[in-house]
Amino acid sequence: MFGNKRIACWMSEKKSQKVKWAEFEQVCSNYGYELFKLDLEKDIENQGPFSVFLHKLTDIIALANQGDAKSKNTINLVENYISTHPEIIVIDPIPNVRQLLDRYKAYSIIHATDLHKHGVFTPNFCEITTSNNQKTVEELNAACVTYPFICKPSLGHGSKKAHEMLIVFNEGNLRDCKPPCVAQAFINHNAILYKIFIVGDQYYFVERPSLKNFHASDQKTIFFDSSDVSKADSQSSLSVLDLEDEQIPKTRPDPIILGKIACTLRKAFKMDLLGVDVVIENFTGKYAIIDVNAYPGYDGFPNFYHALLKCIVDQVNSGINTERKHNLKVDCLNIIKTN
Ligand SMILES: Nc1ncnc2c1ncn2[C@@H]1O[C@H](COP(=O)(O)OP(=O)(O)OP(=O)(O)O)[C@@H](O)[C@H]1O
Ligand SMILES: O=P(O)(O)O[C@H]1[C@H](O)[C@@H](O)[C@H](OP(=O)(O)O)[C@@H](OP(=O)(O)O)[C@H]1O
Ligand SMILES: [Mg+2]
Repeated sequence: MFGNKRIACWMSEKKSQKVKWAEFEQVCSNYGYELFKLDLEKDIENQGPFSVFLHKLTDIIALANQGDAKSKNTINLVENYISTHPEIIVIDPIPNVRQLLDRYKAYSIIHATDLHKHGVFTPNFCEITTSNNQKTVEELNAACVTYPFICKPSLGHGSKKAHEMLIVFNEGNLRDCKPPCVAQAFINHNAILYKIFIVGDQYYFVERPSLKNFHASDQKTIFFDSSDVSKADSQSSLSVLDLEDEQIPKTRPDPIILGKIACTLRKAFKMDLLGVDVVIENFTGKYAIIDVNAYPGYDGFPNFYHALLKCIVDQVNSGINTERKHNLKVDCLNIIKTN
């Protein structure tokens, strides 16, 4: 019935549980595609042919990078299969996803774009690779990372540990940082974050809770789990503004700037499924990109499965390889309109 219009999908059990499979299958079918879950425990060839491979393999790639033999084998099998079937559209290409597993690499890619022309920046950042505090002080100074800073594990995705963070307020507590990690200057933004969700040439943004304002002081390091802070229903005590900060005027995000960020980062990372976390700095009104995620949750994205299928069909119809496609794309993405 579908010929080779088949979409193979793989994601972790955790993510799979959040998918509305019946609805997703129906939307695929409306576009003339059959959707099936690829079983990576079984021979891939026997489950083919398929024309599209949609995946979130971040957990497995992260485990493979840490030396886990089973995960290494799985990724090898997937990569070999893809290389012997170059006609398959992979969303997103594995080498491109890999870049996002390393926060330092991801921030460096953002920093190298021309977004600064639009009042957009990545907060100053550097890697912390040693427990030698003197060396760390030098690295922080060289990169102009001031206090307080957020210390994030270098691994950006794919394990619970990737989301264990700290806010460091002074040099005296540098020992709390456990390398390998990235120090990123803390940007005061009145506890409001914007998540830009990108699906091919479409994007949408939602407002989320975030961390309150902090200032350099002699206070102890704050340890937190990032997954408790900026989900739609998060109610972290770290998000409650100090009384004096409640008066700071709220800046409305400019959809044109958010669109410019979406378009630029889609090209820079050469990926179709991206989440970008942005905060607007108090008083300067500048936009700080603090995090980029592969295949995010899309919580709040209207008609996500339709957008995804449109993205898939666009890729299939473009008839040229993914690498070139992102360079050829027009200069802006389309914001998803709600009624
Ligand atoms: N440089 C920063 N300045 C101010 N607040 C920040 C900064 N970086 C992160 N935060 C806050 O910390 C939270 C977690 O940071 P980040 O998004 O980097 O973590 P994460 O583990 O990659 O999260 P996720 O993958 O769920 O998006 C953000 O949602 C934001 O509230
Ligand atoms: O959609 P937002 O609110 O941005 O949140 C996503 C995070 O940004 C991702 O980092 C999560 O994936 P990982 O757990 O693989 O890092 C991702 O987990 P998911 O794969 O379970 O959706 C989401 O929690
Ligand atoms: Mg984030």
